[in-house]
Order: sequence, then C-alpha cells, then structure tokens
Amino acid sequence: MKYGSTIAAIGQYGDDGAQFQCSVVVERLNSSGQATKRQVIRKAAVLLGRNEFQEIILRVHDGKVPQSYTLKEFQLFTRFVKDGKCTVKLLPENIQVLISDCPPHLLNIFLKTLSIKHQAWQTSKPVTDREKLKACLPRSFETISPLQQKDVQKANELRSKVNAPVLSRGLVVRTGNKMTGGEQALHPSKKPSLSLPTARKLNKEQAAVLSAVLSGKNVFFTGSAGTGKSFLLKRIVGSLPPKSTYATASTGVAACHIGGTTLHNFAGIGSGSAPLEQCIELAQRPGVLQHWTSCRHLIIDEISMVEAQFFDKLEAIARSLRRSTEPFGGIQLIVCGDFLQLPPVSKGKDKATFCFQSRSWRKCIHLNMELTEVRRQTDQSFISLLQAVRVGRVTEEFTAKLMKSAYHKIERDGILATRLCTHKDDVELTNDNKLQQLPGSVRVFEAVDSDPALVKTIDSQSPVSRLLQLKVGAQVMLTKNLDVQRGLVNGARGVVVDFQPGKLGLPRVRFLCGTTEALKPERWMFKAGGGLYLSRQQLPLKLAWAISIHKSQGMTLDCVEISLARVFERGQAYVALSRAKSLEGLRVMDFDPHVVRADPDVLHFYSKLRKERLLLQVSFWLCASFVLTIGPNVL
Ligand SMILES: Nc1ncnc2c1ncn2[C@@H]1O[C@H](COP(=O)(O)OP(=O)(O)OP(=O)(O)O)[C@@H](O)[C@H]1O
Ligand SMILES: [Mg+2]
Repeated sequence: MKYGSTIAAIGQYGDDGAQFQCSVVVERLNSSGQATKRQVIRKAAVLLGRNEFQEIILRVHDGKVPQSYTLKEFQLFTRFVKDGKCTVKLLPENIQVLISDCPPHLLNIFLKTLSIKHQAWQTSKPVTDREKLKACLPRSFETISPLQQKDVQKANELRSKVNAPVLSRGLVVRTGNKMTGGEQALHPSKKPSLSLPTARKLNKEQAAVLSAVLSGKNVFFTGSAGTGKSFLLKRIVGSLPPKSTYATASTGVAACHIGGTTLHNFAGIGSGSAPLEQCIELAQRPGVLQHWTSCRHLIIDEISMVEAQFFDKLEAIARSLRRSTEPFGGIQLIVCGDFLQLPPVSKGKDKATFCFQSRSWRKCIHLNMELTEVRRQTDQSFISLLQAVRVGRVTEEFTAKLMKSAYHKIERDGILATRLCTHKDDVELTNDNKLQQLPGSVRVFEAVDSDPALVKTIDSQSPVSRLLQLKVGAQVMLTKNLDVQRGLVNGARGVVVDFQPGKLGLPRVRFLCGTTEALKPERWMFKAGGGLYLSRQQLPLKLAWAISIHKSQGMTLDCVEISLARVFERGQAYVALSRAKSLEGLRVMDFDPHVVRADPDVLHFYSKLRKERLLLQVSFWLCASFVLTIGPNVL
C-alpha cells in the first residue's frame, strides 16, 4: 500500500487496528538500556502487516523510507494507551519504538490485534532461517487482516496449552507495574481467555457523523435525548490525536461523561464577562495560552447551555491568539447537544441567548447533522411521547399516560426511585434527611485528591464528592461505567446491603440489574488549566434519593420519580422525563401539561435549518448516499 493512500485511509476509516498516524521515536539501546541512536518521526504511519513467511511485521513509514521490524520476541508497554502512547520493545534487536499522539481508540484496537494475532501465530510451526533461504520467496508486505473469531480461538488454544518456555520467546505486556496478556499466561491459574474487542459499535448515523468529523469539517450534531450524542462524542475523542484534541462540555458533569474538562476551564477567561481585550490577556496566561495554540480539534458537549456572548468571545480570542483570520482561528469545531434541552443559565432578568444566535455561529459551523435513532428507550410509544414533550406539544393521550404514571410502583428489591428535583436545595435536604432517618451508624469515605489545595476545582468537575456518607439501606447511584455487559453502568441504581469486614469496610451494593457488587475506589482524571492533571480517588457512588434536573442532564436513569410543580425553565420537563429508560420506570407525581414548554427561538432555528435543507437527518442522508461535499460556502 502506498504511503499517501495509507494516510488518506487512516484519516477517514482506519478503524481495523492495522494502521494509524502518530508520532514515533525509534531508539537503539545499548546493553545497559541507554539510547545510542534516536530517530524522531513527527508524522509517521504505523502499519501492522505480514511478510512472505506470514510473520508479523511492524512497519513505520516516515513518508519516504519504510522501516520494518519483525515481531517475534517483544515487550509492550501499555500503561498510557488512554493518552495515545505505548512502546514496543524488540528484545533481540534491543530497539524500542515509542508511539505517541495516536488516537487512543485506534491504539487500543491495534494493541489487541497485535497481541491476539501474535499469540495465534505462535500456534503455527516456525520457519527456520535455513528454510527461509531455501524458499527463495520475493520479499512482500501485506497489511494484516482485521481480527476474527478464529484468531481469538487459536490464541486461546495456545493459552490453555502453553507453558513458560514457549511464551518466554513471545510477547510480554506491561501495564505499569502490573502485567497482562502474554505474561499472565506464565501462571496458568491466572490466564483470562481472550475475546474480540467489545467496544460497542456505532450505528450508521453515528458512523456517518464520525466520518464527517474525520474529514476535517466543523460539525454541529444534534438529536433528541438518548440518540447517543455523548456516546458518539467519546468515540470521536478516541479517534483524534490526543495532543491537539480538547474534549469539553458546558457543565462539569457532562464533561466527566466524555472524559474531558469544562469549556470554561479550557478557555481560562473566568466567566467571560470581562471586555474582550481583558479576556485575551487572561487567555495568554502561561498554561492557558498553550490550550489555545496547541488545539486543533475542539469538542463541546451540551452546547445548549453555552451562552452566545461567551461563544463569540471564544471565537474572537482564538483568532487573536492564533493570529488567524479563519473562524475560530482555524480550530476544527465538533459541537453537540440538543437546544430543546436546558438553555444557558440566565444572568439577571434577561433571557440568555443561545449559541446559535451568536454572531459567529454560522461562519463557524460547516455541517449540521441530526441523529434520529433513540437508543436510551426502546418502547416506541414512550419515544413518541417524549418527542411530543420535546417540542412542547403534549396531546390529551400523552397527558393521561403521564398522569397515570403517578400510580406506578417502581420500587424493587428495596431500591427506591430517584427523585429528580427542579431546585438544588431540595436535593441536599432530601438526601441528608433520608440518610439520617436510616438506623445504624454512618460510614464516611474520604476521597484522595491529587492536590488537596485545588479541591474546589476538583469538586466542580468530579461526579463524586470528597466525603461520601453511607449507611446500610442508603439509596445510591453508580457514577462510572464499571462493566457494561453486567449492567454496572453510570447511573445504575442500587442500595447498600452491607459493608465488608476489615479496615476499609467497602460497601456492597445490590443493583436493579440483580448484581450485588463490592465497590472499590476508582480514579477520575481531570485536566485543569496549565496542562495540569488533577485526580480524585473515591468510591464510584453518590446518594440517589434525589438529584437535580440540571445535574441529570446527559444521564440515563433506571427508575425516576419527578415532581414538575416548580419547573422554571424551558426544556426542563423534557430533560427530566427523558432520563427514564421506560415509562414503567417513571413516576410523575403531579403532571400538568402547562409545565412542558419548548423555546420558540429553538423551534424556529430547527425548522429554518430544515427548510433550508441544512439540517441533515443522517438516516435520510445515508439512504440518499449523500456525499459529504457541503462546506461553509453553502451556509
Ligand atoms: N451505538 C450504540 N451502541 C450501544 N449503546 C448506545 C449506542 N449509542 C448510544 N448508546 C446508549 O444509549 C444511551 C443514550 O446515549 P447518550 O447518553 O450518548 O445519548 P445523548 O444523545 O447524549 O442523550 P442526552 O441528550 O440526554 O445527553 C446510553 O446508555 C448509551 O450507552
Ligand atoms: Mg449527552
């Protein structure tokens, strides 16, 4: 395959784990492990292939001369895969290939492909040097085929049979201090069987948006609640080079869902209410300036809560700091959200303006796309009800259904419904009171923060609090995806059944999905200003008798109870109702159709986009085999 075509292919597809673009450093080491020769390739294509003897080859291409390494005995260092980094150390040659700035999702598949293909290859008879010479085959290189079940089977067969000497000539995987993969197979009792990568697949609509993003367009994608916008954003984050990609969201909770930071944190201009000149000065502080200059792809989730003036300021700052006349200083924007959900928080009496009403929106966004397939709910009649609520048109039939839901018995196995509150104070009061009312003693779990002096910054982005108080019987919610297959997902509801004996006294939680699990502390990483990373280690739990509707934006909830009497915002009732996975899992205490309001400006914005045929319903677009040629000139 030619280098040029490889890069183009990677830009658009490259999802099979055999090739990607990244930075590479090749080091030749001496016997004491020091580099005696170093070659830096800032823009390299890395390919996995096979030679004429079916051996696995790692090929590094700098655009001129390819370098090939036969992968027989090697070590993989995989601790920083999440940051797009890994190292392949070739043992007999004493060469290490340091890979960095690789889209983490691709790197993950690449490493899995490499490990499994290598283990499957070990089941075949090795070709000796003598046999190679005799064969006189012309040299060849063919990109490795995507992982298949048969590769996994072969690798697992080897794992069940093999003993130490065989693996000692093979692969060793190191993830920090722990060892996985090949090395675990040295201890037969510990070897887990391998499987194909389980990343949940994007649907066609989502894949089309990803492809538009990878083609370099500035994309705004929208869709009703639960169409998988944030799910897709996570994949987009994983498919772009980490050094120049910033994942942000308008709120800390939403930022945490996509493993990013808040837009305010990225911008470094405080609330952004100071005059532009002052904001530009603020953005030039050390640490902040680097965000603006190194960013090539800016991702923003929950765009509906970003204020127009703030967006315009960011756009002007980007042009100024990057000394560019292009919109947003040439940064690729990937913006997502549903304007019919929560609007920006208004300051004072004036109604806040939406981002799409900003001066720069139109010139910044090349492509508007809409996801239509709802993934959070499966019951079509409930989906139709929510669609009606979204646009503020509740029929009598839907009103009757929602009023009837007040009698739903949704408690199961001692797990009560979570109450979604319109006001923050109600949340704290409810959770504190309910915990106090429970018999038994309180256990307090204190988080370990990387920088206790920055607890406020951590609090603003963390889904878990510094102090977590629990008792047996406490209603809790999981705040992290622990095991999607087993239903242990972010937002899963449960109840504390007991605490394990011992000093740590970790809580065991029974979840609605039927699983009872002892929970261990988990770690969250946050990007703070100045390229600084902060972390918090805490149990992945929060009290769940009540949460606020604002905090629930973006969540999927198992069983919810809602009181809408004090709804004060357009879109608020829709956000609350659309958190539920099913009508059966929902109880609305006091439904009144008048609290359901959609913002007329938003309805007008969406209908204008549709009228001008600028909002591409991706499903329609796929049917029509529409080619991505729309640019800013069309808008
Ligand atoms: N392709 C997919 N495969 C499997 N599950 C998916 C897929 N896309 C989305 N989901 C699941 O659907 C649910 C809703 O997705 P997500 O939260 O991303 O929706 P959203 O559009 O961001 O909603 P909201 O507007 O409420 O924030 C989640 O549980 C998510 O894991
Ligand atoms: Mg979302």
